[in-house]
Amino acid sequence: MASKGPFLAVGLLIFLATFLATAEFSVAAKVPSRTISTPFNRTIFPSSFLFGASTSSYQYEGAWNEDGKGPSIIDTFVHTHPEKILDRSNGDIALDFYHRYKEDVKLAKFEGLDAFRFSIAWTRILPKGKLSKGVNQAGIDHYNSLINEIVALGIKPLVTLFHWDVPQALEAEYLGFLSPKIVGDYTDFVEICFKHFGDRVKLWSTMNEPWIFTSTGYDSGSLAPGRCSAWMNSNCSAGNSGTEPYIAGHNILLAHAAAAKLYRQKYKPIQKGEIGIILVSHWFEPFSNKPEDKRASKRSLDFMLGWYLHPLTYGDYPRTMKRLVGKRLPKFTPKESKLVKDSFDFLGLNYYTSNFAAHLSSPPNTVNITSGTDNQVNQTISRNGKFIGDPTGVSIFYVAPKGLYKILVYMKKYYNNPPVYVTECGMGESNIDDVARGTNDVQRVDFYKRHIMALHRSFREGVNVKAFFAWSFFDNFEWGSGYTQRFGINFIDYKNNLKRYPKRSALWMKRFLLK
Ligand SMILES: N=C(Cc1ccccc1)N[C@@H]1O[C@H](CO[C@@H]2OC[C@@H](O)[C@H](O)[C@H]2O)[C@@H](O)[C@H](O)[C@H]1O
Repeated sequence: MASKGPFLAVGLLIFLATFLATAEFSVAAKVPSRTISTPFNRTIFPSSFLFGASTSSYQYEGAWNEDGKGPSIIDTFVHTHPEKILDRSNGDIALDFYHRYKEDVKLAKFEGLDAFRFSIAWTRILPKGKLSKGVNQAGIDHYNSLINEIVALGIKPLVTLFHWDVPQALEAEYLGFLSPKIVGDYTDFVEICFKHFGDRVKLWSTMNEPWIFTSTGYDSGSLAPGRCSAWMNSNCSAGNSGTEPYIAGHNILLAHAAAAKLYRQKYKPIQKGEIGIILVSHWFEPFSNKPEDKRASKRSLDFMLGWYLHPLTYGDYPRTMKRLVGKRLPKFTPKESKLVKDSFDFLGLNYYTSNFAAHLSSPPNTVNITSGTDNQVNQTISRNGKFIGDPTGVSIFYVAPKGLYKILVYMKKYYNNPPVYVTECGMGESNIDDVARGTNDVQRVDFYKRHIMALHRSFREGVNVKAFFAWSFFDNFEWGSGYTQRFGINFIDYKNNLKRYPKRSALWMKRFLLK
């Protein structure tokens, strides 16, 4: 499906020219901006600071079975469980980024992005997940072409090596991340990427959000591989919500560490890149000043951020997790602990929102056990009738920029101030189909202004933050919400050949990024 290149470009430019001309007035007139003494643009950050936008293979590419690509667990999941996706959609076509990436990265350049984050689909490179079952040259050719387009425009690629799309063949053979066998197959996959793309890719993330992958894939069963305990009544064929999230999480850490060791020993000396891992966490505000609620806030951070960041920094799980999860939490051998500790050059943080945290005095259910209640915290979006921030079109996300500042300062204080790339931050609207309405995303402009201000405050206070990536470059397949939620700074017209339109927020970003 070829894009309508020249006509689209001309149309786009006319549209943008009008928009840009009015953008200053309309944004100023409509967005409740704050009086800022110094100009609010990228110059308040060091020139080396990277601003970008993030994407992922399954949510963008489409071409789910083209050019030799093998099925991932997400392909299997959405085809067998359409009922688990709000609009019963899937990513078979998605945004057709697989065919339209050349135009799309040009739009990223037009909008002034320094960096572009995307993920490599494991099964485009190894269709059956294993090196021994064959390498797909067409997959290597595709990502070489994408990387070449990005680099030729002077944009830095940040490549995620795993954004939840486990090869179906490995799930079938040994249940994917539930088996330590995946460490070897994953390492073989990432080595192919380092070898073929590492001369141009200098920012690697081994994983995206292990916390979401384990909680949705193995606790609630709401996303692939869709495993959970029978009592969850989530139509899971198998699973154990009390143990499997921790087993999968443990193997993710081991696979990450093996990949980092390989890169640092064999490729980094020559390619001079950096390797990290991307975690997600909310900020958790104590529900009250009571000591037990302050402890509940810390426990919430332990169970969401510390689950992964504690082993990565100190070589073991947080004490609160070991105490509350007990025998269900895997143990690191001394060798594993050494491998995982300090196994990153940078940390990616995905931040969306904050919650209140209140201690739950009653211990969790000891019959129907789920990792989701092990922290013994009641996490809420409101306190005494007041929401933690402005509502958005996504019921679980409220606008809470101070939480971004607080979690960055928290990481500085408790995790040795690691180099941090904010690799996802954004808000969603729901059920918007109209181009005019969808591109007039005034709230998103305010969202980014306020979160970049919060980021800058953390930077001024010594947080080692190096980058900020919007989620997302385009509206896309938003997992369980399908295409009903829009997070893009650029609009996709799903009713008209997936036509792309910059939103007000993209044009604001373009002006903010002017050098
Ligand atoms: N899934 C998430 C968002 C999230 C974070 C913490 C707790 C719950 C949900 N993580 C990132 O957010 C992005 C936005 O995720 C949306 O968040 C709201 C949900 O209703 C929606 O289904 C989900 O796609 C995803 O598209 C990225 O692939 C993913 O890296």
